[in-house]
Amino acid sequence: MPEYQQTVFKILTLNHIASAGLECFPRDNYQIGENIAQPDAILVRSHNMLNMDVPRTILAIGRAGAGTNNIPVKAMSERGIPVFNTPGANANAVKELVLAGLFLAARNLLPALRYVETLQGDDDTLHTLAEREKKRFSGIELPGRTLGIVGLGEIGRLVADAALKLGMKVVGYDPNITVESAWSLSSEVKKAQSIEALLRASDFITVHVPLLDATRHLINEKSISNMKRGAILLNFSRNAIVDEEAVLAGISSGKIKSYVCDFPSRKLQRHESVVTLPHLGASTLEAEQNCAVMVVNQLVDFLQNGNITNTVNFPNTSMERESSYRIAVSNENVPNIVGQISTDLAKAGLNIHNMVNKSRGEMAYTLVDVDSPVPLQLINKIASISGVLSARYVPFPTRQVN
Ligand SMILES: NC(=O)c1ccc[n+]([C@@H]2O[C@H](COP(=O)([O-])OP(=O)(O)OC[C@H]3O[C@@H](n4cnc5c(N)ncnc54)[C@H](O)[C@@H]3O)[C@@H](O)[C@H]2O)c1
Ligand SMILES: O=C(O)CC[C@@H](O)C(=O)O
Repeated sequence: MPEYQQTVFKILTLNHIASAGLECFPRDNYQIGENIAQPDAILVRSHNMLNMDVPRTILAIGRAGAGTNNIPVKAMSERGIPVFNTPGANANAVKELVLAGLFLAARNLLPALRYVETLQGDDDTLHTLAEREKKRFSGIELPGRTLGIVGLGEIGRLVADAALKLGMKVVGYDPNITVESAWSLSSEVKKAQSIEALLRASDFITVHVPLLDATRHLINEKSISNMKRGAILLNFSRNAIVDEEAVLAGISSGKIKSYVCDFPSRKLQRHESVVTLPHLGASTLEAEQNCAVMVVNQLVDFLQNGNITNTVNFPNTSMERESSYRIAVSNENVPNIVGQISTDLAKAGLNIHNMVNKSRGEMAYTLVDVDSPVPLQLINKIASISGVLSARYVPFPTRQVN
């Protein structure tokens, strides 16, 4: 019979994670810190993990946020490691900053502020100069203007709703919109048949898509040529979604009036028609707490029960705990893996109590509850099945010690 003992899970943090989230780890079973060796899981925000030697010991990565382009997701999938994120947990924070961006751009607030900061002299002089020069910063109002939203996910749909409430017309483009997003969208949001159609129709354009190969430089020289003259572009997604050189050329030619984004660069910094913020979209007390709490709860449920909720590479898979003896298997989505697992369990004389198998693209995930303890050799045997990426024993409430 294998030995079990109460053990701790070790969590390596690569960024500051809100304490409201860290407090969700059951105190006695978790060791958390930025210098943890041989971690069981990693918690991260924007830290770039792409060139990191990710420890072989980890079972999961938790991203307290939406974007996972800073994480080597493909390499983790090949190791059978789920990458969790927190859909929607910071969407309101981003929406509010996008609204701020719309107002900043529509009313030329940054150039106006910069101008006031240059003024010298007494109060009368400042007053005279302000009144004389304010025509340079005259803006436009939002009602009746068209906002084009590229990407109608968690953030895009909140932005759509808020813009409609401000009296704007909204046109959206999202070829992969989820059923849930589609249901939640107001019927007043007009569907663009293509990104070009959206760009042609919009006075303001805001992008809310993940950074993927397919979305890199989605806004480029060619797409900018479709914009209305004097369009205002907002990017609170990722810098590489917009071709910065093309935007600067668009500003020079007058095609783009101004660019508001969350990603500073040398070329954008101090440009009179550009507003750059220091990646502030998710930086609110509420969003940081929401993301941390959500990701920690998901990680705990995975580490202790093998359940998967909200990853970018695995299917959501959960099963009520009716047995103390659970096996969690990550595998390639190919035929006969479940058959081989069942055969191995039967040969070992283990009765299956309950089982779930889900797939998503090339990945699949299986939870099997059995009626009696599982020997470590059997876990190793399952792990060696061709197509199995990882196999883990998840007994409750303890876990096996090798
Ligand atoms: N600035 C910040 O601090 C901040 C905060 C949160 C998220 N983000 C960024 O915003 C992105 C979106 O966040 P979200 O929570 O709305 O994600 P989400 O996954 O809920 O929504 C993304 C949407 O983009 C759509 N999409 C994908 N490719 C597209 C394409 N080529 N054209 C049009 N639509 C496309 C998807 O179908 C999906 O509906 C994140 O991936 C992240 O990069 C930035
Ligand atoms: O953690 C952050 O501050 C940024 C998060 C944001 O870019 C996201 O993708 O959720």
